[in-house]
Amino acid sequence: MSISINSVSKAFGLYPAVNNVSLTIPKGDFAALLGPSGSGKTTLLRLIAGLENPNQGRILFNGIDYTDKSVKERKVGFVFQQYALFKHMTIFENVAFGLKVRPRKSRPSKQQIHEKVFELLKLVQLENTAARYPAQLSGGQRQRIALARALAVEPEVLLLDEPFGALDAKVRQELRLWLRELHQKLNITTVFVTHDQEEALEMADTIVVMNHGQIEQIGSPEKVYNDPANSFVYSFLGRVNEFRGDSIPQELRLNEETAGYIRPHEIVLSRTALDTSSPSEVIHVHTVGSAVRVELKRLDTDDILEAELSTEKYRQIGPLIKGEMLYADFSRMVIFDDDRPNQAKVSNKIVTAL
Ligand SMILES: Nc1ncnc2c1ncn2[C@@H]1O[C@H](COP(=O)(O)OP(=O)(O)OP(=O)(O)O)[C@@H](O)[C@H]1O
Repeated sequence: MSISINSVSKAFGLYPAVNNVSLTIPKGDFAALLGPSGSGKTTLLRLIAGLENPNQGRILFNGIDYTDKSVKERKVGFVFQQYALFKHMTIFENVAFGLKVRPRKSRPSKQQIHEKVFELLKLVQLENTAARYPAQLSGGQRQRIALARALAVEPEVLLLDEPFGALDAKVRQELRLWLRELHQKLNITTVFVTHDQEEALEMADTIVVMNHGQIEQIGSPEKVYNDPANSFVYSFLGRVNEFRGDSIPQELRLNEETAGYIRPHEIVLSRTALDTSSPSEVIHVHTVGSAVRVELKRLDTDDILEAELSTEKYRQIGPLIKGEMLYADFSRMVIFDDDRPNQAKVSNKIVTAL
């Protein structure tokens, strides 16, 4: 099912948790709602599920208005942290739950439920856990069962709120790949909430970047990362160095408030000075996986900044030690015109390089 959200707002008291949001998620899409804590992601997901009613706006599934329809009528499956597995039920009973509570007319037979549950347990690769209780599973296994339970009712929309939030990094990584593959297999329109940009970039077809109850940008991972609509999106999607005042080349400066941004891997370090480079002192060097992060102090402005080199590049230039002098080139610094004060927000990057 496609989902259309038209000018939807939801306030709690006077606080607008979701503020005039419009968004279309095509059928079969895998969309991430990404934003900092309190940006309205969960509220938007709950509005789609029918767990909250909007104060304003309409929510359509396949072009049909579902705004006033109940959760049950929406054919959504959800995995929300507060709806954890039922502790006192076996895994089989947990997955069967949604089918067993159906009204008698539409309830499958015992045999059909049995077959369906085992089909789902096979899908989530946990067939041998049917007789166990949730406490006897790992966190990652529990999340897979929660997903099987959500899928049991054959939803046309799947909603996931930080599905891997409480898991350790390695399990998270495995489940991301697994869920991505599962989505490819089932092709159910899926919306998931995350505050982890890496998770969104890695998994989603479409990323919806939210801030203060509003959408800052909608686009593919490639689009939002490489062509961010504004400084918020740029800063939120990855590590960034921010400069102000004299640290920004004169020709880029719109006014006193202008901020310049550059990602650590876009800073070019060399041992010889270029016209556009600034002398910088190495403060700290550490390796992170296949990259080397170098903390530097710009000697012309005293800014502390972070550069990132591939291990190959580091081998060419390094080894670097604390106190050493290098030249850092900031030609790829960007500024955004939404940083101009007292101006309506516009979503255009206006300068990309010196
Ligand atoms: N039931 C509620 N009553 C009052 N305020 C609420 C309620 N639910 C959410 N809010 C407020 O609405 C805002 C948005 O909350 P929401 O949970 O949607 O954000 P979020 O982006 O999902 O954040 P997080 O990543 O921390 O879960 C927050 O300021 C929150 O305090």
